[in-house]
Amino acid sequence: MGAVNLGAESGVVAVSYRDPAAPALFTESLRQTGFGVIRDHPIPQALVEQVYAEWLGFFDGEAKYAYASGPDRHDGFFSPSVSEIAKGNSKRDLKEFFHIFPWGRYPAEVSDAARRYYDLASTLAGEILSWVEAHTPPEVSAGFSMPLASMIEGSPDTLLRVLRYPPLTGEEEPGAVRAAAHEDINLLTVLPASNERGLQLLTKTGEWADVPSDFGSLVINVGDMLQEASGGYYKSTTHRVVNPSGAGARRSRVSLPLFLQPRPDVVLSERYTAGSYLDERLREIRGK
Ligand SMILES: O=C(O)CCC(=O)C(=O)O
Ligand SMILES: [Fe+2]
Repeated sequence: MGAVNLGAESGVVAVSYRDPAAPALFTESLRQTGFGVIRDHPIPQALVEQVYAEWLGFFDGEAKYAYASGPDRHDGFFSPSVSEIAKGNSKRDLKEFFHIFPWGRYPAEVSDAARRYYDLASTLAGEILSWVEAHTPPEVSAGFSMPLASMIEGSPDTLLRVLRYPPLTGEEEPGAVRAAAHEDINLLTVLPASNERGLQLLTKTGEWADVPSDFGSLVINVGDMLQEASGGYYKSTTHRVVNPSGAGARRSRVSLPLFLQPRPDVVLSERYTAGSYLDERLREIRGK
């Protein structure tokens, strides 16, 4: 892992959804840094903020425990005590979250806003995958078993994770962080800028840099499955969420990554289908 240099530039480019050059500029940013940022996109910010506010209330209450996930139950609520241990890490992340699948449980205590967000973000994700495909060299895209956007159509595995990082109490285990360095497993991740800072990526030169996340923009990053399907042309980029200091430490951070997972039967490469790839990776990261 690289030296911690918080002054490093991420190199991530923010594009306006309305710019005709957006598909090309965005895809170049993904290729160079593993991340891209989209402004002026069609997902209403009011909807994102409604989800943040309602779910903060949900996480603050007790009702969440009725939706507990289990070893063979990947929808529902994951408390901090069963939270993920990033691959190669020893401490649990300081976070709790709820996994929303199209087929899964959904709390009665919140409105359908997160479901509406899921649908809007999935539709936009299909468009973003088409941007990426259109700007991928033909010798690379020739290896895709089908158009990237088709891989996620109707997928039961695309997952919206509503994440809450609680305020820090000072009682945390030494070395535990909000989200330890990791890569995402899926094709792409679509993430509205959080209400609080903290998201960082590891640059090609091995330095940590803040991901530009102006409130209202969408952050998109490459996951392992796109790396696998593109034969390494796109790189799944390591990222993390650092602990805040000062006043920020007393505030919760909410975030809403949509992990675009192909249908399980989709062929990713000669070695893997999306299903076999996901199984292998989940075995590595499930809380031990
Ligand atoms: O909360 C964030 O900003 C990022 C979360 C993340 O990287 C993840 O859940 O995989
Ligand atoms: Fe991630």
